[in-house]
Formats: sequence, structure tokens, C-alpha cells
Amino acid sequence: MSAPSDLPAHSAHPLNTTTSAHTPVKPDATTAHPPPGKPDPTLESNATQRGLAAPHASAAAELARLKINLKASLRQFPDFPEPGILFEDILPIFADAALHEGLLRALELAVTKEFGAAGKPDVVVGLDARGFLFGPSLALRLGAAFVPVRKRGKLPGPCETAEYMKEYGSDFFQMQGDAVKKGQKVLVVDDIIATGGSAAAAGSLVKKLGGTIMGYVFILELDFLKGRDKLDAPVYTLLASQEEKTES
Ligand SMILES: O=P(O)(O)OC[C@H]1O[C@H](OP(=O)(O)OP(=O)(O)O)[C@H](O)[C@@H]1O
Ligand SMILES: Nc1ncnc2[nH]cnc12
Repeated sequence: MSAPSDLPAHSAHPLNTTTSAHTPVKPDATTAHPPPGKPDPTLESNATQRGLAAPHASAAAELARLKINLKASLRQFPDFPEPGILFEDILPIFADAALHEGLLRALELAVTKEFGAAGKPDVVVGLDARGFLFGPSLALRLGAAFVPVRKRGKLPGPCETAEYMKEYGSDFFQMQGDAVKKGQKVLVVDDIIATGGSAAAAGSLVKKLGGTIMGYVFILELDFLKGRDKLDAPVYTLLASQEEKTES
């Protein structure tokens, strides 16, 4: 049902000897990053903009190259937000215009490949808060509407509510009652699937509103938590991560 990422999980290595609990650790990058704001010529999307696209490069090759660049940019912070959690920081992607563009291109290619047979989604549903970083842009590229799932108390008007457990604690999600119309095809997107509690709660809200879930799309997956087992529609993860619980 799902399409596992084809990149190996990395192990985290401290970059320096500072002992702060929240010092980032970063995998050994295999690719040199361009400075922030400078387009990375290895990203086909930028090459295309400059008229340099390799005409014979397939979508699969482009996706594989984008994934390598994206993966190399991620950082990990041990013991955040609490002891025992190795926090995966996706924000470096958004701090670099070429990586940001590369993420959207990679997701567009992946969604078309993995979910294209089911047609175009009517709605992309993004989860509060990191699903908002790329959900609206992806929706635009796919020609779909964007609808947020928010933490409780943030949305006006009649709402549906679902309580859920996540890797660190419990919370409540809400959607506006008219945000998804009966029968609309919905793609649920978020940065990370850990225990799967957040995504499952979002899925339950979409179904309460009458939507049909085409699938779930994540940038990263903490494989060892088996979160995808909580989801009853196809799951696609762009980049693999943390196959086993890491001692920090
Ligand atoms: O699979 P799960 O165990 O449910 O965990 C995954 C969720 O946890 C994080 O969000 P968080 O609630 O920390 O909120 P934030 O996006 O506002 O930081 C992440 O962005 C996912 O939404
Ligand atoms: N380990 C983790 N890193 C970043 N976000 C998360 N959400 C749940 N678990 C997480």
C-alpha cells in the first residue's frame, strides 16, 4: 500500500564537542550546499529556470537527486523538546531558496507518481504547524484547495474536534465544519510522521466532514514508531529517518 523511501537512514554525528542538550547534530553531508539564497545548480528545477535542464533526465532521476540534497540539509537536536527525543529539524530546507524549491518539486513529482492514478486531489489538508510550511504551496502546484487542521481554539465557527497522542504528549486538532465537502478527494500532508497520532486524528476529522482520503504525504518518517500502521490510506514518505530509537 505504501511506497517506502529508497534512501538509507543516517546516523547522527555531533559536529562539535559542545555539550548543550540542544546542540544540533548533522549527518555527514555528501553534497556541498550552496550558500543560502544561491540557487543550487544540481537541482533540476533551478537548471530548468535557467534553460539548462538536462533534456533526457527522467522524473525518477530528478526526484532521486532532489532527495539527496534535501536529506543532506536536515539537522537533529538530541533531547528536544524533552529527554529521549531526537528532534528532526526540517527548517534548513526553508532557509535556502533552492532547497525550498527542490522540496516542492520533489513532492509534486512524488505525488504525481504515487497518487496520480487516483486523479488530482481536490484538497490538500496540512497539519498545524509545520504542515503549513509547504502544504499551501504544494496545493497550488497540484491545482487543489488548501485547508488547515489547527490546534484547538484557533479556528472560528463550528468545528469538529479530535484528541490524539503524539511522540511527546497529547493534544487536540480541529477543522472547520465546512472546510471539506462531501466526496472531495483529500491528500493529508505534514512534515513528520512519528507515532502517527497526529495524522490519524487529522484523517478522522477529514472523514467526519465527508472527505475521502487519497493518501498521506510526509517529508520524514520515524520508521521505528510504525506510525503508518495507524493510517488506513496509502502513505508516502519522501525521506527515511531514524529506523531505530536513538540513544541520546
Ligand atoms: O506522528 P506523531 O507522533 O503524531 O508526531 C508528528 C507530529 O508532531 C509534530 O508536530 P507538533 O505537534 O510537535 O507541533 P508543531 O508542528 O506545532 O511543532 C510534527 O510536526 C507532526 O505534526
Ligand atoms: N522526533 C521528532 N522530531 C521532530 N518532530 C517530531 N514530531 C514528533 N516527533 C518528532
